[in-house]
Parts: sequence; C-alpha cells; structure tokens
Amino acid sequence: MLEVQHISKRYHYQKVLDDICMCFPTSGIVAIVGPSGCGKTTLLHILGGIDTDFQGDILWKNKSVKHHLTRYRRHHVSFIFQQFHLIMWLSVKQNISLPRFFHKQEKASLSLALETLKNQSLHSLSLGQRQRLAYLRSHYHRSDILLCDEPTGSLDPQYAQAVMELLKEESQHRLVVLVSHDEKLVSQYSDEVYKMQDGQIIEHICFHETEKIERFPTVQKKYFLCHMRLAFASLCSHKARSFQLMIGLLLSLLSIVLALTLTRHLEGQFHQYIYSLVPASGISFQSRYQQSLSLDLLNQIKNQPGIMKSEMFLDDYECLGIGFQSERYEQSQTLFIGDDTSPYTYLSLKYGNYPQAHHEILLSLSTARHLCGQQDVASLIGQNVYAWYQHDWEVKGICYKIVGITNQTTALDTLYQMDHAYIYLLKDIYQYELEQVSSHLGIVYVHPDYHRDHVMKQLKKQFPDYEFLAIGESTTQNVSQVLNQANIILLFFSLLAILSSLFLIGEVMFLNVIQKKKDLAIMKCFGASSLDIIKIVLYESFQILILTQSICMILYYQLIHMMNIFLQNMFESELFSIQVDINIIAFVFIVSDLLVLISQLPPLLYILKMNTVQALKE
Ligand SMILES: Nc1ncnc2c1ncn2[C@@H]1O[C@H](COP(=O)(O)OP(=O)(O)OP(=O)(O)O)[C@@H](O)[C@H]1O
Repeated sequence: MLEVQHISKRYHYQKVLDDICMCFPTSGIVAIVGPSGCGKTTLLHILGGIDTDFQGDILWKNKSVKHHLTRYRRHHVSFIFQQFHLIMWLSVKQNISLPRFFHKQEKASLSLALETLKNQSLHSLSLGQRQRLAYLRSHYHRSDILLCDEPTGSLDPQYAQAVMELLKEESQHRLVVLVSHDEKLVSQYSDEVYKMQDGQIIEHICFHETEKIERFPTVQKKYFLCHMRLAFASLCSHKARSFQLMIGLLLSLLSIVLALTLTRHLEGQFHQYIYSLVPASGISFQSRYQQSLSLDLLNQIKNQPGIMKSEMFLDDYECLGIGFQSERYEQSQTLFIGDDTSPYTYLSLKYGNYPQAHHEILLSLSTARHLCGQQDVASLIGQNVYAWYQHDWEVKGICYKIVGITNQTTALDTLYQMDHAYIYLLKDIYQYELEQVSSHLGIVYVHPDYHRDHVMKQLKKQFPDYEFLAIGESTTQNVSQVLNQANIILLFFSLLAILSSLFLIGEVMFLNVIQKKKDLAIMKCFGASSLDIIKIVLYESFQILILTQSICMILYYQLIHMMNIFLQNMFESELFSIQVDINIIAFVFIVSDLLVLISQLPPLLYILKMNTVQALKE
C-alpha cells in the first residue's frame, strides 16, 4: 500500500537521504535501523507527510500523494515521537485524546497504568510516563500507518516490553514503522528490517511474510466544539496576557459605544432643548424699511389663517424677572424670566385656570417649583407676584396674580399671559400712549395643525413690506453643524482607539502563534489540517472578543443608567436623558468582529507557511 520511490533530501550541502526506495506491507512491524545521524528520523518525517521538502515520490495505494501530503497525513498516519511532543498547556487527558479533536474516533481504553496519570499535571510526569502517554495518544487515531521514533527509548525494560507487545498487536491491523536502536527488541518483534547508513538503504531483511489486509480510512468528522475547547485551553494558558488584552479592548469598545450614544442622543436632546427655548412654531417679522410695528398690524396678522397668536417686543423695555418682593426690585430675590410670549391655549393645566384679565398669569410647572422653593406649588394659585421691567434705567414692577400652573417643564422660567397684556400694563405704569409704542420685532405662532412653511409663504404674500423668518432654524442648523463636527472628531478618536487595540490583538495572536508553533505542529501530526489550526487561532481571538463584548454590554447599560441619574440631578429635569442604543452596540460589535478578522491575517499567513518539521524541532 505504501511505497516510496527515489527519495532524496538535502540540508544545504549535506545529502541526508540518497535515492531511497521502499515498499511497505499493509500490516506488520517494519523496523528502520542504523547509526545515529544516518537519516532515519528524516525518512520517518517524509513517510509521515510532515516533511514536504524532498525529491522523489510517495505512493499510497499506487497513487502519488506528493501533492496531497496533508490529506494523506491526516487520514492515514499517526506518530509516536522520540521527544514525545506533548502539549504542555493541555491536560494529560486532552493530550492523550488530541487526535479526537480532529477525527471521529472510538474512545480507546486507557492502559499502561495511565488511568492513574490522567488527573496528574503534565509537568509532574516522568520521562517514561510521558512516553507511555505519547503511545496512548497515537492509539487514539486508528490510522493505517503508525510511525514510531524510538517508542521505547525512555522506558524501563518492563514497560518497553509492554509497549512492544501492544505495537505487535497494533501491527495486526496496521502498518507500524519503527525506528529503534534496541537490536534485541527489533529482532524480537519486527517482520521486516531496513538497515540504513549515510542516507542509504544498505540491507533489507524480511523475517515474516505479513498478511495484506485491505483497510479503509476511518470516517472522519471535525467538531466545532473541539476547536473551541482547544482555543479556550490556549487562551487559559496565558491568562495574564489575555486579561490585559481584554482590558485594552474593553476600554476602546466602551469608549466608542458611549461616544456614539452620547453624540447621537444628545444631538436630539439639544434640538429639543433649543425648541423649548425657541418654539418651532414661531415666525419672527420686522419691517423691510425699519418702520415700527403697530398693534393694528399685529391684529391683522393674527387674523390670518393658521395663526394662533401674535406679539411684539417693545424696543426699550426689558423684563428682569418675577418675585414676591413688592417694594423694590432686588436681583437676588427675583427669578429671571425668559421673554416667552408663546400661546398657552394648548397647554394643559395642572392647577388653576387660564388667564381672563391682563394682570392674570400662568406659570410653567418648573417656574412654579423654582418660585415656591420647598412649598407646595398649588399654594401659589391666587398669590400675587411682581414682574419687574426696566425702561430708561427706571425699574418698575407690575403686580400679577397667579391663576394657573401648566404641566410644562420649560428650559427657561416662563410665564404666560393674555395677548399684549404686558403692553397695556406697562402703558399704565410708564404712562405712555399706545401710538408712541416703538417695536421693531414681532412674533407670530402657527397653529399646530398648520405647516409653518406654508403659513410663512402666505404671510410673505399678504405682507410684502415685512420680512418673515422661521425662529430657531438657523440656531438649530448651527447647533447641528457644531454637533456634527464634534461627532466626526469623537468618531475619529474612538476609531483610532479601537484600531490600535485590534492591532494589538493581531500582534498578540501573532506572538502567540510563534510561541506555540511547536504545539500547532504537533496538532498537525495528529490530524489537524492548516484550516483546523487557523480555526483554533481565530476562535481564540473571538473568544477574547466575545467575552470582552459581553462585559462591555453590561458596563454600557450600567454607565448609561448612572449618567442619566447624574444628568437628571444636574439639570433637574428629564429633558436630558440618554437611551441605550442597541443599533450602535450592534454596529460597533460587527465592525470590531470584522476588524479582528482582518487583524488575524498575519498569524494566519504564518500558519499557512509554517514548516512543521522545523517547528517540531524547536
Ligand atoms: N533541520 C536540519 N538542518 C540541518 N541538518 C539537519 C536538520 N535535521 C537533521 N539534520 C541532519 O540530518 C542528518 C540526519 O538526521 P536524522 O535526525 O534524520 O538522523 P537519525 O538517523 O534519526 O539520528 P538519531 O538516531 O540520532 O535520531 C543529521 O546529520 C542531522 O544533523
């Protein structure tokens, strides 16, 4: 079944194998003997398909396998190495069953007193125990060919005999190729012997005709979970490094999800905040020719379809705020009030009624709370407050009666009153005629059922001498622009952070592969293909990533919750609250998965190019 034709091998200028031709039986023990350095191990590596750099050909069932050595090795060969080649970061049990991670095999019974060893640490095993372990591992893959390099070298005579007995039994069902210096054991157990010297076969002795049994390769199946388990064992073998890597990755993932969530949500909240300062239904107007506005004009505009309220701001009068102080204005006792004239018709009332007279006012709920301090807000109903106005350095107060409190929380403290009420009240205390009122800026509010742009178009048509502008639009645009720029900068830095930590993962995995290349080569000798190795390395990275992403998710939820509590305490309002954004998490996690995949290219390329024989010798 197995045949090698004209095999030659050079190491630089040294010819190690010189035109070797051999034909092996299907079963039985074939020994290769010769002095040290004659090329036995090199020949064994070529027979096993782990050394691919040679001249000549290998035939399996009369077909050349020179170009399919990986498949040939995985399906038909297993090894017992002179240096045992155990993987120190796997347990005794995992080492013995290594082939089962890559092949579907029946579970072999533990013999050779290994039952007692399986719970021991690998480091505590003696040389003999390790060799027995190496034997048992080869037993787990019932391959067609078992290649043994000095399988009894480290065993005492009693165990050496036991191993040879087992190999003899094995050789009933498969071909056992044995390299040994023990002439007694070789002559006692071998069916054929090849003698080598200086890289050549100098003698072939056949003791017994071996029976040719036709064997078929075992059914092979790869398990996702097996790769996962090996990846996890590898991850645990360098806990401190994995932990550091996870911390770095966690910080960058967390910073990017938080940065994106904050910018995305706060942008919406800023817009809401701006709208609460400058209502989205407002249109400001002024004369194109700098003429003063009149109450007549205001009433005309108010009668246009879609207009809820019109108001004008007096040029030289400024509202300073409200307070309970009736004698004189004192800044410390006065609550600053925004120039809000917005209509109250559609605001829902928490307490009291809508104003029926000029000196009656409504307060927004937040304003009422600020004004009454510790007291119950309902107690404000019916109370008098003084609104202080300034004109020509003269401050005068108007007495208002609080008749109601709305449900509104407003960004600026706000009072609502009847149309033009303050103009009539100021007229009385400052003693001016309505005709003398000077105002250059007016404002109209559009009914919620109407579209502001349409109403503005109509107004422009009806009042061509006046200029109409949607309130807050340019502010909103400016804020959007600033927020967008901040977004881009934040994104850029977060991306840098994530890229550097992913680069770190790539680098760490690359070092990991270099450090473990011997172990990976051992896996290759026991049935792992390059793809299996690649999967193990990839799964290890993804285990780190998924673990980190899970922690990141938990911390993200907690941090958002804490931030909301902080923002609510700071602004004393629920206006600023950040929502957990699953889309952002999904987006960041998918991008990081892709980047991890890309960062794994260098280690994966290294695995593909790895020289198994060289790696085994390290
Ligand atoms: N990677 C290598 N680079 C250069 N020379 C090598 C390399 N590996 C083996 N050799 C040389 O090839 C020759 C054959 O080595 P090999 O290990 O096959 O001998 P061997 O017969 O198995 O020896 P032993 O019985 O002592 O194990 C030796 O001279 C060795 O120095």
